[in-house]
Amino acid sequence: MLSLIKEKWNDILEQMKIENDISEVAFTTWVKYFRPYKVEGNMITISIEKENLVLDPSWFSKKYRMPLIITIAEVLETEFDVQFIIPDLSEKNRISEDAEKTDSESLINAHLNPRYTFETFVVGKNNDIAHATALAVAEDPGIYGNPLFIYGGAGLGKTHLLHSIAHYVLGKHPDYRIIYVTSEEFTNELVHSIQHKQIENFKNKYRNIDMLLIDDIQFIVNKESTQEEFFHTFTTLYESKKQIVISSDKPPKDINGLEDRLITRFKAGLTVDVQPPNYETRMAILKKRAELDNIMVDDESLNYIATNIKSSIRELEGALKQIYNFSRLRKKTINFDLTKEALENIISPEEKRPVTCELIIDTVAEHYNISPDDIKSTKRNKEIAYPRQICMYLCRKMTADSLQAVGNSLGKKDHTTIIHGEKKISDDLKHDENLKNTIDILIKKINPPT
Ligand SMILES: Nc1ncnc2c1ncn2[C@@H]1O[C@H](COP(=O)(O)OP(=O)(O)OP(=O)(O)O)[C@@H](O)[C@H]1O
Repeated sequence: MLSLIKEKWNDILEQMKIENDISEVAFTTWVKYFRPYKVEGNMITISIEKENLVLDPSWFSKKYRMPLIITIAEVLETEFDVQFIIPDLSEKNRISEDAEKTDSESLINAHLNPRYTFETFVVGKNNDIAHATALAVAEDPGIYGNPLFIYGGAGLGKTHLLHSIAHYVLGKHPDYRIIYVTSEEFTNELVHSIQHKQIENFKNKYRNIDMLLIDDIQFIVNKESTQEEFFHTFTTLYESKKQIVISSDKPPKDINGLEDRLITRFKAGLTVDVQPPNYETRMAILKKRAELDNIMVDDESLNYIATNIKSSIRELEGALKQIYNFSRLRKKTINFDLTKEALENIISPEEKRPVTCELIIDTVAEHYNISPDDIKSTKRNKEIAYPRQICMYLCRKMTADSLQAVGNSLGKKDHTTIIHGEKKISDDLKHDENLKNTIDILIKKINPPT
């Protein structure tokens, strides 16, 4: 039986693709790697023979089991069930989780979330430029723009875009050696390799690849050895025209504690941002998520979530999971009443977060990687004095507080200091495009758009 299945296998995959409208990207990224491995009774075991990628068989099962069962029945006129296995997965996992990572290549291409692809990424005004640029970079790695720097607030899709680029490139070039890593993991690995005298392995691993995607670069601030090593990794890859993609919560120039030579190099490529989504995009994201997870949910409930959760897509998805879980436990279908009850602790619709000087100070401090106490202090160095003046400007613009009240919030500053700070930023805004951009971002962080 196995040989018959093998003989018909390409027809089966092609037919499944057509009947189920499977996109070319999904087909070349995943489906073409499906191979019939063995047949026992009516169970066909399918091995996903894609090198160097750690994936979850249950994801494939959810997405492709039914279409395959139906197509196999159509082509072979016999009913089979199917299950997926990933060869060597256990071996790879064991190595990657092993504290003694001696095989430095074992992590190549690991950690990619199969759900984070361009196909599942919903495009709206908030992220269209980031999406189009990421796709163009994935089409022409190392050529279109290098490095690509993606920044934006928490849970707005940066990691999703990084993984999408990797999947897309691997779909076209399965032999490419791609590393996706967070800057924290990069740091930990570096420390580990120094401790275990394996620094050469570390260098070889990161400098002999086709593409490096490094997430949340802001975590390497003030870590000198990591920055030093990253700089050399960056330069080696860049000079051999290998694509580097970086994500961060803020634009390069705002990352305090990052060496100038890195900032300059980041700025030399393409920089794009992801913003919080507007209502329509939030609805589209929720609908897509519900469809992918097979959750039946009415529009009124989706509208309730999209109207009340605005700043993070992760939170939008969390709300959907919460109502799904609630409906399963209660054994009820999802409707508006159930949704409201399920989200009682997450959403309090009447309360819009009030904009206060404290909130502004916290947000600005977080943005510049300094502490709120620094802002309220009398320190005069530029890294602190300038964000403090931004606070003065924003407190005057976004709250109704008097000069004296703003001064008090900022550590008992005199009202003339506040007037001076506000004016300085207003004047700078007239000619400084970067500052304008930063102020826009801060305003959105403080008061996410509806
Ligand atoms: N445009 C989008 N379309 C569909 N899903 C999205 C989109 N943007 C984000 N998501 C989803 O929202 C969740 C959070 O996204 P992601 O982890 O990429 O955010 P992030 O910007 O990297 O956050 P952080 O800065 O906290 O790491 C993920 O499940 C992701 O799939």
